[in-house]
Amino acid sequence: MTDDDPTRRNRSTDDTDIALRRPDGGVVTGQRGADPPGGRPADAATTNELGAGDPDVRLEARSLAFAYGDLQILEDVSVTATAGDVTALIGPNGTGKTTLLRALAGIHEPTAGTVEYRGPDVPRPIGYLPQRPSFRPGFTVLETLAFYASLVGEDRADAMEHLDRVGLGDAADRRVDALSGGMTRLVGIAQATIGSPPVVVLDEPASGLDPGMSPRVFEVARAVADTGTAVVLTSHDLALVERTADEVLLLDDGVVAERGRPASITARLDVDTLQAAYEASVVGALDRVRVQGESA
Ligand SMILES: Nc1ncnc2c1ncn2[C@@H]1O[C@H](COP(=O)(O)OP(=O)(O)OP(=O)(O)O)[C@@H](O)[C@H]1O
Repeated sequence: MTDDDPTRRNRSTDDTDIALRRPDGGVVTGQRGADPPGGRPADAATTNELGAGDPDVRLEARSLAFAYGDLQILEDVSVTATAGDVTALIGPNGTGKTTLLRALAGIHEPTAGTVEYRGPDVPRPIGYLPQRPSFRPGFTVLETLAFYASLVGEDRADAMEHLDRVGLGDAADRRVDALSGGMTRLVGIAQATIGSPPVVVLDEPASGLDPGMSPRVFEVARAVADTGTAVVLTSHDLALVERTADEVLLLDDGVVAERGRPASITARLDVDTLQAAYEASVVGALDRVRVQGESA
């Protein structure tokens, strides 16, 4: 493939501008750090609890519980994903964030509670980046994305746009089994947004990425949300979460310990940063992973 390949159209040299397709087919352009359209209500600390009649809610989980066999992981967790918002799940290792995301994405059947998709009827309602994305070996990055694109009526050029957006355009011809861990994650993020699903669920999208790409990935998440998509992600990078998220849920020991806008949480706890809010909220030692259940 050469640089004048038609699949490389719309390649941007300015990484502050991110052109994206909305779930309804229109195109918008986002900018580094831009506020969501229309801004946010002054006090939306409990937005996620008030989603019942909100037409912008795309995904609503009510009173979820989940257990792996006898091992209870989540208890009475409610979360809404709202169009235009980045909702971030934070919390200690092993507290159930991935489990919750998988329930939201329809991969895990909750043991109690409901998950309701309330978005438009589209071929791909929910895009999902797993914590450890992997792709079938033997194909190039572009071939892989083009395959996923073909499933939802998009073409190779669209696949290339998704790839360019995550900064991986130059790896289009690289085999997926010859990518670094970080590059594989970026392909996974591109894959999750194919078809412009109304809900995009990203499990640790910035994990393992270099200090230049981590903020970029959060900018992509912000830009995707600004198209009217409901983005739900997990991350341990609390500075990036604080900068990017509209709504934060702090999961601790399988229950929601804090929820609200980052500024609402820090104000409520009378601290300056989300990191400080985390340290004030998490019950138990911060330097040890609490392992739920019996060890094998
Ligand atoms: N397939 C499984 N079978 C049994 N237990 C599991 C399984 N998957 C995860 N767990 C357990 O469920 C708990 C929650 O795991 P989960 O991956 O959801 O946590 P997390 O908050 O995403 O952690 P991290 O931040 O480390 O990614 C952990 O105690 C984990 O050991």
